Amino acid sequence: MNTNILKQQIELKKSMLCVGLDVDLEKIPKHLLDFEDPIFEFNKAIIDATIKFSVAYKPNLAFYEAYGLKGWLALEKTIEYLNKNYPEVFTIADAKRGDIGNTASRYAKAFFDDLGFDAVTVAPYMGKDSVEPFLAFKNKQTIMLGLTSNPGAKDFQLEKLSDGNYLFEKVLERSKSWQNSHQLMYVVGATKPEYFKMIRQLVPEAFLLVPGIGAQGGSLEEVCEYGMNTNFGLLINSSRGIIYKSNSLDFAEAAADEAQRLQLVMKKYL
Ligand SMILES: O=c1ccn([C@@H]2O[C@H](COP(=O)(O)O)[C@@H](O)[C@H]2O)c(=O)[nH]1
Repeated sequence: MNTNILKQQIELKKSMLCVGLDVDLEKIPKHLLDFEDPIFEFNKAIIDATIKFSVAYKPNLAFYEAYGLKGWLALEKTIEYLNKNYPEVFTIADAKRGDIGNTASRYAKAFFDDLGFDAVTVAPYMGKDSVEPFLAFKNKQTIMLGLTSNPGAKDFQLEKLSDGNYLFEKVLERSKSWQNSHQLMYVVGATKPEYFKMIRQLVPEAFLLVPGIGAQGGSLEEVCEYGMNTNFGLLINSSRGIIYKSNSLDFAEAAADEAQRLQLVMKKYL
């Protein structure tokens, strides 16, 4: 999918919400464990309940890989379900891949061609040749880690270089010269709102995927205030805050209520 459809969806739904599908069998309602594929049943119910308020879904691969083959099959069924029933929705494989070019091109094929995701997250530490194989796929987006939401972001990303810039600034700046860089988006944590202005100067046109509201304590209002651009420019993720709002029979309804609450805040800025 190109970003035009995403922009139309944001305008239509008055939402920049991305629902994170980070499924943990210990946290989902117990009655779902009786199904043959509880992960998929959970995802399907969450997707159907939140679709009115959300423009994107982001399964984090760790939560599927942790269950081996069963987890991978549930991931396949989830992306198939999204692509078949809601083709207008933007899908992100949060895989944070990064490897030599030859290997990176296999990752890109797996997520874009075989699974059919619209976007995949990548770690830029191995440089240009580890990211460009993803960018070679037309109509697909590559979401590069920019300034992450976790405390450890300060260990490398916020290291000051001799020219006075932060390492993450250099990474973002450099990435703009890569082939098909117009297909790049960037991960920026909601927990670091003070850097949004700087990031917007570096990548004014790009979409930012912003995790860190809800469970990690970032402010949705601050993200909207400082992170938007003239094309909206934001996908704001919440995973645990939505999908585990309730772990009883009403879990999907509770997720929808929380998604709507977030959407109503976003609507004020759209
Ligand atoms: O900087 C980053 C990059 C990725 N994530 C991922 O986003 C979600 C956040 O989940 P919450 O439950 O809403 O906290 C999760 O999949 C992370 O791995 C991030 O949090 N920060």
